[in-house]
Amino acid sequence: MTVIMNGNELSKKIKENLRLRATKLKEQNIEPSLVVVLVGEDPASQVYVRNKTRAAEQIGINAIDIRLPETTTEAEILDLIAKYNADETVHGILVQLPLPKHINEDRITQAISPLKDVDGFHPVNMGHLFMNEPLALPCTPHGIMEFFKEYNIDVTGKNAVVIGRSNIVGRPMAALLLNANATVTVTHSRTQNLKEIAREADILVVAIGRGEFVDADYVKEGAVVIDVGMNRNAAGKLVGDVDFASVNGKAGYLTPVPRGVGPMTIAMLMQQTIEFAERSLN
Ligand SMILES: Nc1nc2c(c(=O)[nH]1)N[C@@H](CN(C=O)c1ccc(C(=O)N[C@@H](CCC(=O)O)C(=O)O)cc1)CN2
Repeated sequence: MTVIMNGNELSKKIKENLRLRATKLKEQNIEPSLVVVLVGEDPASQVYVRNKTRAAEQIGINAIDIRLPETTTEAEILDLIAKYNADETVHGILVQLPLPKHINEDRITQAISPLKDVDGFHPVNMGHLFMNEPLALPCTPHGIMEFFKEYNIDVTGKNAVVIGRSNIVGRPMAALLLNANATVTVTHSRTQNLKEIAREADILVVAIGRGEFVDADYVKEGAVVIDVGMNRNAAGKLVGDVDFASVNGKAGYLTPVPRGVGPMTIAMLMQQTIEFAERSLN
């Protein structure tokens, strides 16, 4: 039997706790505040940003929702970031990715103060993660580690395979698993014998960006399978990188898409915003 890990339920529980922490902050005259910047009209990004501002509202975080046209220049975004870096009433800043092609994502990510980088993407925060002294973590891998906690999955000594090496998911996921004493293999589009490597995994994290790519042949009986994918199939249905129907029944644990990793990404963003606001008390 496969346990389906419910990201909606877990994220709800986390957000309820965050609401109490936000209330406590307000009692101490701190209004947790998060700047969310969306550049352009990407429909998926619009959904994610709407989910973020909605979650912030539910918790009692003041979301400053900034929508900019596709034609916005890099300099304009850098000016905006500089303004909010200097604003003491703002605790978190994020710029939704991907950005339009004419904007350098690395320059934007690096312009956000590491102390307001609620996405955990700044190289300073990546460095803290790799030193196992984290300040803010990339939200998707952070949310996946919360799943392990919730479902009592001890990764110590386990064979963990990460498919994908992006800065947002694959690399930080590998670091988090390593920090938690797993034996980690990172694979990617040029990996040879991917199926054979994946089949050895006790924990398989799939972030390859190809709809329903991983089927039961890639999965060891009883493995924990985490699906980070977010794709539309030919019928327009939202599907993950894992073929859910094929893997369900073989995996021990499996995250669905939707209602798996996605809501946890948002919950971790909210958590890090509250944590930064709490730090401002000291
Ligand atoms: N600045 C950032 N940009 C991006 C990040 C990020 O962490 N920070 N991650 C991804 C997208 N992402 C967060 O922004 C994200 C993706 C999906 C979901 C989510 O809740 N998905 C729902 C389904 C939504 C739908 O109906 O389409 C689910 O899985 O249930 C939240 C956040 C890239 N960019």
